[in-house]
Amino acid sequence: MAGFRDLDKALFPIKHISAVVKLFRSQLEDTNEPDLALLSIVIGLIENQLTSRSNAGQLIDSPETTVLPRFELETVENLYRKFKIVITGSVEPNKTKTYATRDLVKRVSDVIWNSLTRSYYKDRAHLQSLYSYLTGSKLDCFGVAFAVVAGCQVLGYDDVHLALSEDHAWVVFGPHGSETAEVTWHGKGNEDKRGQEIGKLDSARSWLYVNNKPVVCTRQMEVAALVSAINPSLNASVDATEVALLQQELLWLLYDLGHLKKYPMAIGNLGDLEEISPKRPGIACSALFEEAIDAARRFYNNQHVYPYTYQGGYYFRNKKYKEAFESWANASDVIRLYNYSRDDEEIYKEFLEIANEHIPYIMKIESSGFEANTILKKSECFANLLKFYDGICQWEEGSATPVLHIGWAKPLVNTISKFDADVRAQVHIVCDNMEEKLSKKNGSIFNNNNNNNYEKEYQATMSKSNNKDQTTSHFYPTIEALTAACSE
Ligand SMILES: CC1(C)CN=C(N2CCN(c3ncnc4sc(CC(F)F)cc34)CC2)S1
Repeated sequence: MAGFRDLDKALFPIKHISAVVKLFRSQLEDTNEPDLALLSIVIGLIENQLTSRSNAGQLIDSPETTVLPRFELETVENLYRKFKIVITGSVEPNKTKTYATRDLVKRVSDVIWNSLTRSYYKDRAHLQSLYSYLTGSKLDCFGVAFAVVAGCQVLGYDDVHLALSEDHAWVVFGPHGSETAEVTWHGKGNEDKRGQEIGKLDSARSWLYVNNKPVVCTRQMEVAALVSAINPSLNASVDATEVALLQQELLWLLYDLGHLKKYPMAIGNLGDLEEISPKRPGIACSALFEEAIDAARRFYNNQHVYPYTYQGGYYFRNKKYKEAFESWANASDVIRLYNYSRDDEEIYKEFLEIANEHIPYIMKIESSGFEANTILKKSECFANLLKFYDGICQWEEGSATPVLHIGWAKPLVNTISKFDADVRAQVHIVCDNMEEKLSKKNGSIFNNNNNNNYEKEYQATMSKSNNKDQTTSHFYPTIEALTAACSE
């Protein structure tokens, strides 16, 4: 471990953001073991000082001139020493340079776990760093996992690394990171599974464990995780701009050093910051969202949803609704391969917001009649909408927990009925697997004879809304049938 070297101490007292970037750069470039405890304490100290008192409104223009309150070397050294004592006081260091064992990982997790405050609001902001742990004995779910990895680094186990899904964190260890272990809790009211292997149970098919395609971090990617976890929120609606600027500068440092190449969510975080306040003329935030998607496709077999919702959210905010529909259809194309489980609430809420807030909002705007180039005339928008809904239906299929309910069907029917019949007729649905899947479930809602009552019902629904008699040359699942089939 690089440790807290004299050249790092020389940067103190820290008065500017640029000094923090220099500290991170020297830790990242000079050694292959950047000191996770040191960097987490420094970042946590800055974040907590700048978001705890009313600091809003300070003029922020550049890393060099933005004045930070002085951060004294002594404060950091005392906390750093305290962490070392907490860890080495309870677990013997790895003198023989061997691989960590499950027992060792569990013991480090127990040290952190048993030293946390008995009960506190776990979802509060600013509970992710070792500063929070050492000064307030509070950590969030991610913070516990990070602290365990930092603790194992202090003990000299360089094989223990952070593994990240889109809503959970655990550790890998042993030869080639072949072993996995839970070290923290997940969600509310769930018994923690600390010490157990990952994804052996039914959770194997849940989005929470991303089909065993987590981001397995190097030490430098663990630094990227702590930087991504920086939370600039002063309160629900205001950010401390100097904290956001510091996070953006550090993410660019990590990006330039190549440490974000396999970390889609960190690239997405940088894209969100760049949309608000671009710092790099050559790289548009839209290019960053595409890069995150490419990384998820290349390194994680396209099993991650968030890269598409980062991109969809960007298009939505910038009124590029046709493109947003495509991103959201791609997100749905990922989730359909999973089985919905009770641990997947976060992504459920994401899809619910898209289906029942964002899409209805877009429909309202687009059907206000003032949109010359309305998406209601574009068949590929209709196609992507169907793909979006179909993915959610397939997500539900085979799951123990239902996804859809009437609250989904109303906005869904309302949305689809806004497209003109001639636009809908241009969409060719190839029911390669859907037909037999659906017919397997509850009698075919597709059949090739024309007395298909679903078909008549569908036509009736559609013709009522469009007052045009149309002859469709294709069969569609009626929305009720689709919803019924999905809610099996
Ligand atoms: C498109 C979105 C709704 C925007 N922000 C999103 N985030 C997803 C989660 N975020 C993350 N960003 C970097 N790394 C990680 S690791 C992790 C799981 C946790 F348990 F460790 C979450 C996460 C950042 C914010 S997804």
